[in-house]
Amino acid sequence: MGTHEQRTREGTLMAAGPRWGLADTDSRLRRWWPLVRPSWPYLVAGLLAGVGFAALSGVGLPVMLKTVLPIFFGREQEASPWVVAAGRRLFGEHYQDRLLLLACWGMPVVFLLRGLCAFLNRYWINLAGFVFLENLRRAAFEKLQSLPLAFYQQHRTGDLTSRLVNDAEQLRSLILLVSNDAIKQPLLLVAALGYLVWVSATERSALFTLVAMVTIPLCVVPLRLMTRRLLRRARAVARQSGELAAVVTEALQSPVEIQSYNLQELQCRRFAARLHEILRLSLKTVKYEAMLGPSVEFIATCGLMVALYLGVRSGIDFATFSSLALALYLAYDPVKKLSGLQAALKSRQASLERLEEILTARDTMPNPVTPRPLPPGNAPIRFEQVRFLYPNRSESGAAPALNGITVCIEPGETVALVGPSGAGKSTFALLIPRFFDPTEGRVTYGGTDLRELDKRAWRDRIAFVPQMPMLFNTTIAENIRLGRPDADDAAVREAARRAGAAEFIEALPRGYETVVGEQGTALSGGQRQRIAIARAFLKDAPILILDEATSALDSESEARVQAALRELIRGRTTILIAHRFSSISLARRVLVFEEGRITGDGPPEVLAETHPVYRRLLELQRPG
Ligand SMILES: Nc1ncnc2c1ncn2[C@@H]1O[C@H](COP(=O)(O)OP(=O)(O)OP(=O)(O)O)[C@@H](O)[C@H]1O
Repeated sequence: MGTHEQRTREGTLMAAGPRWGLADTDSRLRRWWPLVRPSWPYLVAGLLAGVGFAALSGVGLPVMLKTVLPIFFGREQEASPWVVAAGRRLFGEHYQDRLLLLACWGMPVVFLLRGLCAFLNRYWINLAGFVFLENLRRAAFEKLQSLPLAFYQQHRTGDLTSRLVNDAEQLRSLILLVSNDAIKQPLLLVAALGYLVWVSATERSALFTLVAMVTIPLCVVPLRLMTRRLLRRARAVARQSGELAAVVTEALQSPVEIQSYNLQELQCRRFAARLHEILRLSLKTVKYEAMLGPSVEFIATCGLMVALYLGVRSGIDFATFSSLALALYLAYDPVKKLSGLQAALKSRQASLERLEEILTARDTMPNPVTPRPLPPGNAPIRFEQVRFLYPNRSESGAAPALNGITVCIEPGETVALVGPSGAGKSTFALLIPRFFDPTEGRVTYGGTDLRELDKRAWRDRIAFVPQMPMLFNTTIAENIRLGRPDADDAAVREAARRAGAAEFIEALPRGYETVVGEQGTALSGGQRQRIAIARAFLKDAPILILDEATSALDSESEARVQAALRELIRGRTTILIAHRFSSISLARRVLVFEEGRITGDGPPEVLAETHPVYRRLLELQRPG
């Protein structure tokens, strides 16, 4: 039964959306089943407890009232003969007092059981919801972790956060909704319809009952009309919630820019505009949801009135008519409730789709099925006719970021990348750890295309020091240890010493145990860089990519960072994106980039003589 119910629910979700055809049902089910499966036993147990509760309150109590209570008030003939006989057999002729005692004990027990069922029903169904939520969030997060950089560039952080937090929560609440009505209401509908059919077959009033029953499917008309609109609005609300989260994240991440440019009011206006849009769209969804009930009631009333007219004309008696009217009403009620459920499913389908977008996002740079082994020692890195266009620029007809790059970097060599802003230096560096794959051409290591290597193993060989190193909100020691998570304290300290960071770390009151604050805000720019360099020392990888900070450090910091770098690059293949010409002294070879091409390749002193763009850049940086 469980699987069937699941299928029905999935089926409802599937049938609801214009984008999903029946052919998708199976794949959607396959996709969601592993996430639902762990919570399934709790859901079934919760539903069974719900059935127990309904039986004890809907059947147990009335039965007790009708079959036992009359005995205590001298109306034995109205009580159940079965109970009377059992009482006599057990307690003799004057059984009433003993039975009263038993009933007075029994009622609290019934209530206790009923209460226990209510508790278990609520507890297990909520547990199912939370287990599902946990699995869903974990799966979405794991998927996000595995996706390439291009995915992150196409989605805003706040929007992704909102999907993981708000949309996942929406789906959890769906479980609670579905478990309340999805089983109870269809059962009620079947029971009421069964009764109607039975009476109409035995009472010769089939005509008017059937006419009234025909109106039940008509209730589906407003349902279909409204739910289609509802889904559109729900999608827009979910999208706007993502936008809202993005505005919040951006605002909270950049207080310095906002305050220095006095952008507070602009930010507040942007936030308020999003809030207002959400309010407008949410009201529309509420409007459609709220219109469903009255529409179904209206159709039901029309049906009942037709039934009344035909019934009276055919001479039906009052008692039969009222019982049929009650049964009809009972048949409409589940239709109304199920309509509400359908509406709730629709409004959550938007969340389902937004999470599905993450869960099914294609890894555009998958690991090879059978990776080629990495060459044992350090090997040359070769770019062969590499052309690269950022995926988000491919439609705009933009010029490629790299255009026909052919170059070889020998093992142990230090190469500085120089060129005007936007010339392609960072892009060149990003292709080496395979953050992106070339659009045309290939990048090889020791002759093997990077696409044929195991991504993890390849990245283990590279230490990357970005322009603005990210520090996590934990201790300095832990931040350095990211370079090699199994490193002991002594190795962490040694790395800090070689990076020229030990001195300032030890001067802090809590030393290596100092928590650096979100994004390392508790440290200066130069200190953050030296921690990132310590990380690279600890990783001790044969290939080093250094994206030098553009912001100028004070000369003491700069000298310390330079000294640390000089030590770090020794014996490694180093690609240095040089924003400050002082660092070029670290390199024996310079590649000059212009508009995605390499226009100069040679020792810095030769280029200073022969390459006009290089010479101009050099002069721009010279003091005075
Ligand atoms: N994530 C991105 N999405 C789309 N285009 C990008 C992206 N990053 C860079 N570009 C574009 O690619 C080109 C090369 O940029 P790149 O960052 O490689 O230049 P750069 O030489 O490192 O510049 P800078 O010295 O200013 O850092 C530029 O035209 C830039 O606008």
